[in-house]
Parts: sequence; structure tokens; C-alpha cells
Amino acid sequence: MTIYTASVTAPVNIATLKYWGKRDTKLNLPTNSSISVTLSQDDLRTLTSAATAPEFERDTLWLNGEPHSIDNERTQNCLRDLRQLRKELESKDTSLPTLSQWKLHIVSENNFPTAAGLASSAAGFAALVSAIAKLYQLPQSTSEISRIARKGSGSACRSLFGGYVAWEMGTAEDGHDSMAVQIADSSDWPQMKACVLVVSDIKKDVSSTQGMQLTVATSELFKERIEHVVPKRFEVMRKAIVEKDFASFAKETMMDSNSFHATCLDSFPPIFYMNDTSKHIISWCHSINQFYGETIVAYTFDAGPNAVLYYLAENELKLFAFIYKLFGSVPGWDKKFTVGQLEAFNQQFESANFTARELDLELQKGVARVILTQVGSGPQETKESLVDAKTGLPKK
Ligand SMILES: Nc1ncnc2c1ncn2[C@@H]1O[C@H](COP(=O)(O)OP(=O)(O)OP(=O)(O)O)[C@@H](O)[C@H]1O
Ligand SMILES: C[C@@](O)(CCOP(=O)(O)OP(=O)(O)O)CC(=O)O
Repeated sequence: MTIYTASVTAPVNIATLKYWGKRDTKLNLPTNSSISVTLSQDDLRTLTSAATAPEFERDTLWLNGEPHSIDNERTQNCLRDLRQLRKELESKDTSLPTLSQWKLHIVSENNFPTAAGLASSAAGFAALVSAIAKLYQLPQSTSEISRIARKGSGSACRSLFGGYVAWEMGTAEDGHDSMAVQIADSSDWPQMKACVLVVSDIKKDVSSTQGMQLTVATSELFKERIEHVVPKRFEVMRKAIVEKDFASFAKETMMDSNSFHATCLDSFPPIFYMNDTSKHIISWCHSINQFYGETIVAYTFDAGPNAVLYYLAENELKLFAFIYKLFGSVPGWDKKFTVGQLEAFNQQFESANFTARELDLELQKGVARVILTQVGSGPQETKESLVDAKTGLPKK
């Protein structure tokens, strides 16, 4: 049996200017443009292998070792678009094997919790679409391929690039101009760090897909957000990234997270994605910035209670002293600081008038896991395959 295969890793992206609202629910066309930071695949990534052979009987996905249904419109839309592009290739070069006519075996693994509010669908669909595009040797640009990932999950299109990424909403009815483009590569502003505070890995009550359309249908604030707030913030944030202006980037990121959650609260019935720990994290961050008299940390929350904090390498110790004080030896901290450095810093701020001490206990109770990461690259082809080259099934 001749089995063709390709494997790709893909990253998670966390929005700093939120996508919230669809103007077309079938094509996943958004009501506004958005911006995100791609996180390092050293810490959070999806690995997906795609294989095909004439003998395969049906399209099958295995996710984290278990069969996972792909009989849903979104995944089928992705497979159909990818096959169509391969068919166009084959019609131009009849010497090519007719991969477009054969069934696919897709094997995928996340190295972080799936469906737990950490954007696994973004990394997952980006990996699935990229792996099949590699398998089919598609010549299309990354932005063109991002249009297909968008149909799997809107935010997935942004995971097709590394660094700082915009999803340009587009205006065309068929969505051909709604795609991801890179604003800046991770190497253009490599000092950007991220700290994920996992508050809960319980599946949320209202999915992003359902929540955003409830907001579109019922929120009175939503119109103001998409017509005035986001277009202006998009340009300010893009400029802040290009100019590496963290203070502006941080302010816009925090204000957009607040604005997005305000429209959720303004939906009817209201949608509460953040919980009390999330709100404590917001107060804690503002207290830290106030303590230093400058903005060293920015928070953002997606459709869930987990926080992603953005900060610069030059301020790592300043922020980390607070994190270490609360959570002690977080995995990876000892690669950055010695206990002596952190203890010395703790002494310094113990004597200071830090206003958020009473939050410490709440945060220690509410935060289940701390993940340290940074800005990272886009999908990468890899020789690491999850498919058995002889059988076309998941490796045992
Ligand atoms: N590696 C993957 N390959 C293919 N599909 C995946 C992969 N990981 C996740 N998915 C799809 O994404 C779904 C989870 O998406 P969901 O939006 O519920 O959670 P999330 O994206 O992890 O969290 P959030 O959207 O709140 O950030 C899974 O049920 C699966 O359908
Ligand atoms: C709050 C968000 O994370 C919403 C993400 O929504 P999804 O991309 O998960 O929605 P679908 O297009 O319906 O799959 C903001 C963002 O990532 O921009």
C-alpha cells in the first residue's frame, strides 16, 4: 500500500483585539477585524499528521488517541475546499497522483488541555488544514490557506502565522477577502512574554459560537463596538505593535478585553465568561502597574475565566516576583531567576504599600495552573509523524 503523509505542528493564538460576532455563520465571516499574538509552540502546540492512500475507506480523525467525529459542517467545509484545490492541481498536471479522490486519515494531538478554554480549536484547525495543504502540495499562500482554516474555526485563521497577526474581516459576501495577514514576525518583537493563568479547565456553558451570535442579536453596546471602538483600536494596536510601544499595546489589549466582556454582559440573557478569580486578576494587574508607576503587564480574557498576561522580558523579574510570591515554584521559573533574586525582590515590595495584598489568597485559591510562554512561530512541517507508515493508522 502506497501511503502519502505530511505532519505539521501549529500554535495557539490569543486575541488582543477580539473577534466577537459573525456576519455570516456558514462561512464564519466576522463582524469586525481582530488581532492576536501567536504563542510559542515550545509550550502549547498541536501536532497533526495527515495521510492518504487509495485503500483508505473513509475520512477519519483521531484526536488525542481517540476517534473524533468529523461529520460536522465546519470540518467538511475545510476538507472540501482543500480537495478542490488539489483537484485543480491534478487537472493541470495529470502525472500527479489523484490524492483528491482518496480518503484521509488525520491523527492529531494537543500537548495542552483540549476544549478547556485554551484555544485548542484554533491550533487544531490550523494544524489540520496546514497538514493537508502540505500533503496536497498546495501552492496557495498562507493567507489563502487561512481562509480555509477560518471555516473550521474563525480564530484558527490567525494560527496560520507566527508573531503578531491580524484577521482582516473583509467585506465580500463570499469571504474571499476575509483572511489572516501577519503584522509582525515574532523576531520583530521577541521580547513579548505571556503567562497563562488557568483558572478553570471546565467546559464553558455558552460556546464562543453561540455566545457571539447572542451578542449580535441582543446587545445594544455591540453596534458601537463594531462600528466605532474596534476599527479605531485596530489601527492603534497595529501601530503599537509595529512601533513596539508596549504601553499602548497593553492599554488597548486590556480595554478590548473589557469591552468584549461588556458586550457579553450586555447580551440578553447576559453571558458571564469571567468569574471572581478573573476579576481578582484584573485588580491584581492594575495594582502591579500602579505599584511600579508604569504599565508592565496587560491581561486579556477570551470566552472563559482563564487569563493571559502579556509583558516584556525587561520587566520579567518585576512581574515574576508577584507570581512567585503567590504560586511559588512555577514550572520554568528557575530557568529565569534564582530564589535569591526573587526573595530579595519580595523583601523590597513587602515593605512597599502594595494595595492588592488581600487578593493574594483569592488568587492562590482560584488559579489552578500557571503556564509561562512567549510569542512564537507559525505552523511548522515536521518529520515527527503520528501515522504508521505501513498501515496508515495511528502509531501504537
Ligand atoms: N488537535 C485538534 N485537531 C482537530 N480538531 C481539534 C483539535 N483540538 C481541538 N479540536 C476541535 O476543537 C474543539 C474544541 O473547541 P472549543 O472551542 O470547544 O474549545 P477551545 O478552542 O479549546 O477553547 P476556547 O474556544 O474557549 O478557547 C474540539 O472538540 C475539536 O472539535
Ligand atoms: C473570544 C474569542 O476567543 C472568540 C473565538 O471564537 P472562535 O474562533 O472559537 O469561534 P468560531 O468561529 O465560532 O469557531 C476571541 C478571539 O479569539 O478573537
